[in-house]
Amino acid sequence: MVVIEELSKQYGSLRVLRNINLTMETGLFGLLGPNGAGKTTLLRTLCTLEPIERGRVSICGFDLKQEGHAIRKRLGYLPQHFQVPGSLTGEEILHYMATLKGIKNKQDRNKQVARVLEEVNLTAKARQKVRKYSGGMLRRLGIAQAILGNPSLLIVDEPTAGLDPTERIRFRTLIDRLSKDRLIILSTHIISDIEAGCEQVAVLHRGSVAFNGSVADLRNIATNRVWEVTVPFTEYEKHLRTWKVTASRQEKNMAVLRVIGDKPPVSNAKPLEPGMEDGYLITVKSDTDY
Ligand SMILES: Nc1ncnc2c1ncn2[C@@H]1O[C@H](COP(=O)(O)OP(=O)(O)OP(=O)(O)O)[C@@H](O)[C@H]1O
Repeated sequence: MVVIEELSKQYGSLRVLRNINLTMETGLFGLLGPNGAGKTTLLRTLCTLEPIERGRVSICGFDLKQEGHAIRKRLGYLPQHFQVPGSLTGEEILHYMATLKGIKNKQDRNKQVARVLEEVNLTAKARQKVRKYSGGMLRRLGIAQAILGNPSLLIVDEPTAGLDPTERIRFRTLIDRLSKDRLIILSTHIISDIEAGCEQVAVLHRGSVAFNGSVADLRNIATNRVWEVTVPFTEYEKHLRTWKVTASRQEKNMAVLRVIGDKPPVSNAKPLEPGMEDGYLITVKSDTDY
């Protein structure tokens, strides 16, 4: 559905995307990467909001450079910072967005707005002013506007940042459901959002694709590289400086550390089952990371 070939972009002298090659099929595609890795730039490029400098992108068989209009008709986008006027109701915003999307027939628009409100479970709050919405409701309204017109590609940029766990799970369930018959590209920093339902994951690091594969593949990168080490609490700070510690807890006067390393950091280190986060951290590691 989406084929990206040798895509590169720079802002001035800063190379933000470097020879990106990715193929995405129907389902949920997770995009991970540290701050500044280039995720938003990549997503904005797919949405035709950034010009293509080098490389080629095709979406639903259309060329992004030549046929942007055809692509926009098949695309829904929830930007990282979704902002709408608080004095309008959710329903008014959706009518406005539907008009912008070219749904001109009023009956058709009413039907579509009612359908998307239902889909994101906001029907009961449709006539409430948006300034009274919680963060989670606002994000669901963002999804509602993105699925107007039933797009086959939905692009969602860090939708769960700042949501409480209940709202996050609700949002995740919604995304899961919507991904059954379309491609959703989900960019996030929250590993569990991706672990839950993504068929495919890519990790962007400094503008390049550092990993592209399944959730299990990403987890497997950390096989035999995750250890549990128990040290006296007084030595905790010292080990933080020398080992790649990704988690720690205190037990009485001891510190129990989760450590990533190709070899056990001490002879009695206990091997641990790797998680996706371990695989991710190894993928984006640098001397200063963890
Ligand atoms: N319009 C712009 N002009 C100049 N530099 C930009 C512009 N937009 C982004 N950048 C820079 O490009 C790099 C990639 O930014 P981008 O927002 O794509 O990263 P990201 O992976 O989405 O980061 P985050 O996770 O923090 O949102 C950053 O160094 C950023 O400062």
